[in-house]
Amino acid sequence: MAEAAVRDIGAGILPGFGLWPGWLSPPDQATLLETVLAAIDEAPLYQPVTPGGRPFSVRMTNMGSLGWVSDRAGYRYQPTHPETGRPWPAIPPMLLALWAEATGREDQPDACLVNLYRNSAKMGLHQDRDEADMGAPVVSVSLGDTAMFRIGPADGGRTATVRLASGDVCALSGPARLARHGIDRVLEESSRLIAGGGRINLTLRKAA
Ligand SMILES: O=C(O)CCC(=O)C(=O)O
Ligand SMILES: [Fe+2]
Repeated sequence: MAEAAVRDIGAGILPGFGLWPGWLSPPDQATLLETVLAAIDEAPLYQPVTPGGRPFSVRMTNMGSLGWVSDRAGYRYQPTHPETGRPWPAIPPMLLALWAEATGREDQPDACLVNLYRNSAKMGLHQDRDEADMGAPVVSVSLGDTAMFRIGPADGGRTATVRLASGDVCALSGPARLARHGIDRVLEESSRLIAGGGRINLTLRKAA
């Protein structure tokens, strides 16, 4: 897990933004990936649609007592997988420990969204605002290919681009909790962690 040498360089980009490049060592990335792939076996990745009916370019699943879903009825958190009807697999202890270390909080996230970016998938600029308590931070872990992450203040204004590489951790909290952010593109073949290529992003949140 995090070594003392892993420094937060996020606040220089946007107040309240946490960015810890290289938080997870390559062996820890491989261990976490194994765990996530086992969860995906239980709760298969699927392609959600926007409330307007457009398919997302990322594929998604979740871990935790609640999972974020999108369909014609809107965005929401729900306790079951929309296709299998089964509860989501548990959030692995390694991610609960990472949440505690990154946030300094004693509570636990109840939702972990799993996004898989392949075949030029991206994610438009948005705010994370489907959580009941938007005071709690959002913590995200990157695995696999490097992403070009765009982030800017909640109320508009200039955005900055940050590279998120495998093992990097970032957080949106305080004044950055409602920052606008998105993934412009993923740099193909920039990592060999994931067989078949691509990027997996894990987003820990307190949904309820
Ligand atoms: O893939 C990422 O790094 C960001 C994902 C994201 O913003 C989200 O799922 O809300
Ligand atoms: Fe987001």
